[in-house]
This record gives sequence, C-alpha cells and structure tokens, in this order.
Amino acid sequence: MMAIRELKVCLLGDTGVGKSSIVCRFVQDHFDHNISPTIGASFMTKTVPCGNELHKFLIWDTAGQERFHSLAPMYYRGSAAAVIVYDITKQDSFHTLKKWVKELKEHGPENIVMAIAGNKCDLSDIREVPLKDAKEYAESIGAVVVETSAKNAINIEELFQGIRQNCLENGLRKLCTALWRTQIGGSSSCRNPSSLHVCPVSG
Ligand SMILES: Nc1nc2c(ncn2[C@@H]2O[C@H](COP(=O)(O)OP(=O)(O)OP(=O)(O)O)[C@@H](O)[C@H]2O)c(=O)[nH]1
Repeated sequence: MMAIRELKVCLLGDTGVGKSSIVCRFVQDHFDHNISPTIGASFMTKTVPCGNELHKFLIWDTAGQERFHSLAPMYYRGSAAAVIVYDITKQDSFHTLKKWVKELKEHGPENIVMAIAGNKCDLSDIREVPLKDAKEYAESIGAVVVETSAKNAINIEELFQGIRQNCLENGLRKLCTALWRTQIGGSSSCRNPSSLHVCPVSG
C-alpha cells in the first residue's frame, strides 16, 4: 500500500515577481504571459512519486500586493516550508524578500525550511540583483537559493525537490509530527521523524 506524505508550502514575495507563475509551471507545466495578480491566496496540490511513497505538496500561493499582507500569517503558520520569491530584474523585490524573511523568523513556525527563488532568470541581461548577493544572503540565514524561470521552466522542479529534500533531511524535528501526516490505507497517523525517508535528488 502506498503511503502519502503531505508537505505544506507557502509562497511569499512582492507582487509581480512570479509566484503564481512558478506554481503554475510546477503543477501544470504551463506559463501564462497574461496571468492576473492573485487575490488573497490560491491553493494547488501536486503529488510526486518517491520510491514506494507519494509526496503531496499542498501549495499556498499568497498575493504579493501590500493590501493582502495581513493575510499572510494564515498561510505561513503551519507551513513546513516557505518559498520566498524575488525578481532578479528588480532590486526592490529583493529588499521585500528580506522583510519576509524577517517576518518569518519572528512570527513563522520554528524550523521552517526557507527557500529563496530569484525568478525571471531568462531576463538576466537586465538583471539588478547579482546571484552572488542572493547566495551570500541565503547563506547568512541558512536558506537554499536558486535562480528560476517560470517562463522557460528553469530550476522549477529543482526548487521543489530541494525543499522536499531539506524537509526530509531536517525531519523538521519538533514540527515533523504535526506537519507530515502519513496516510496509510485512508487512515491518518503520525510518524516518528527518525523514520523519514530521504529521497535522492538529482541536479
Ligand atoms: N520573463 C519572465 N516573466 C515572468 C516569469 N514569471 C512570471 N513572469 C511574468 O511576471 C508577471 C507576474 O507574474 P505572477 O506569477 O502573476 O506574479 P505574482 O508574484 O504571483 O504576483 P501577485 O499575484 O500579484 O503576488 C506576469 O506577467 C508573468 O507572465 C519568468 O520566469 N520570466
């Protein structure tokens, strides 16, 4: 019988950086030039096989517009991981990313896995944020960082694989029991973190 592990992930970041586009690329392998700004938040899932298990991402894509900022805690509380997105062509969006990290550290779940995505890397000829800056910052806060392009499907799979691997490796210790539910044969039960299976990650 297949076991399903659920992993709640939220996406945070300035409006227009490409959060919805990243989720759309990951879940539907689709890119829409005319995608509308998110209102409140949207929810999608994607289940990926891993050995003899299924890993189900429960993805909350939050709205980046300032007027929705106060809703964000509803989505990052209880998340195992946060993807904080900036646009490599907009220095301001990197500044906003730092504010999100600060907020997560102050009010987010303890041990939340943080992944930084520098999106729109297909536009590197008009880049404002050097990758070196993002790497140094990510290292300083213990986050993983990757440059992505939702448009050209660059590093999107790798981003989510990285999150999955980090969550599994950390076991999320205290949080693990609450956040990873193992559903076997339709009934839910919690698993000991030490029994978490670590999947090999390529790339
Ligand atoms: N060139 C390029 N454009 C992108 C990429 N990702 C998203 N876009 C474009 O950027 C714009 C904003 O994308 P969204 O996915 O709506 O951004 P968002 O962060 O979800 O915005 P909010 O919902 O307002 O928070 C759209 O016009 C997208 O087509 C990318 O990787 N490359």
